[in-house]
Amino acid sequence: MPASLTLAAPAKLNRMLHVVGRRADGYHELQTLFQLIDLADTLTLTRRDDGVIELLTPVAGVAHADNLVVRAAKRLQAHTGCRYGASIALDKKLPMGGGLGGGSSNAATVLVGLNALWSLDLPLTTLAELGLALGADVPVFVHGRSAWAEGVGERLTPVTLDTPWFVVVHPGVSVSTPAIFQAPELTRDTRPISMARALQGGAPTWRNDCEASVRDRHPPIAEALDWLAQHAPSQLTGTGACVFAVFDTQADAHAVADMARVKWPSWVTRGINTSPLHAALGC
Ligand SMILES: C[C@](O)(CO)[C@H](O)COP(=O)(O)OP(=O)(O)OC[C@H]1O[C@@H](n2ccc(N)nc2=O)[C@H](O)[C@@H]1O
Ligand SMILES: Nc1ncnc2c1ncn2[C@@H]1O[C@H](COP(=O)(O)OP(=O)(O)OP(=O)(O)O)[C@@H](O)[C@H]1O
Repeated sequence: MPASLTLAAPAKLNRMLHVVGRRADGYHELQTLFQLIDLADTLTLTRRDDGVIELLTPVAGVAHADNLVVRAAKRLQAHTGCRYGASIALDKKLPMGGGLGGGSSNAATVLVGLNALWSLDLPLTTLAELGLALGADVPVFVHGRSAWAEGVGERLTPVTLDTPWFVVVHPGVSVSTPAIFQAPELTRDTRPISMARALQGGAPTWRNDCEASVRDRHPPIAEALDWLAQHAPSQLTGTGACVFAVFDTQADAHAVADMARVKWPSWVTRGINTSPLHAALGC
């Protein structure tokens, strides 16, 4: 194993998201389809012999100790008693708090990458368990497959989804995930459905139960959803802020993204079924 690895941390879209219950600890039971996309941050992990975990590229507004990159590395170190440390450089492309799972994916790439760099040989299931404490979206990125998810997002079944082109638009506001999950009007009683039924219904039946609350509280997100819907059915990812729509061709997606970009940061990206992180490490 080389002493340094440069690895991707891809984003996700929630193609559908149902809130099917609330647990005693306040967390919500979800049913969601996570699709990985080819939009990604890049992390360079370099092994150190002194045990120190250092993030070389601070993220504005996030203290060093709070950064999910640092927390993931320290958690892995504490769990294994490993004496190595790491210097980590993060090239951030994914918008923060956008519903694209950027922070969670960064944490997953650190767990999977350091597992290799430190020759720990932990199975992905153990890394996913360690990651779950850092965020509900970490396990799907640790496993590196588009997936049907239940529980808080940790009970995963890999799926092969179509891989269309997406336009992703950031409406320029930030959404508090806890505030949306605490919203009194949020519906929490969608009847659970089987994965087979969700997949059979396909995109025309997919919706996000958080959308109504997010629209009410964040008019710029409602505006972006309505603007995008003029071109193709639009949806919210996670609890936002980003919204997305599906296009058959790259050219159609670029045409709409070019128009969107006049007003909002926008990306064209393609769905993928396996993470480039796992392809790079052969796991
Ligand atoms: C909504 C999703 O984006 C779907 O992919 C994710 O489940 C959110 O994942 P995340 O941003 O990693 O969220 P976490 O950091 O785990 O949780 C933030 C807060 O959202 C609420 N929360 C989150 C996930 C969940 N299933 N139920 C919840 O009630 C909790 O108040 C929690 O304290
Ligand atoms: N490395 C990191 N990258 C991004 N955010 C981080 C990181 N470390 C800590 N955070 C904190 O986590 C918060 C959520 O970040 P993230 O980009 O994962 O949100 P998100 O895309 O909405 O994720 P999700 O879809 O999981 O809700 C940020 O607002 C930031 O305060």
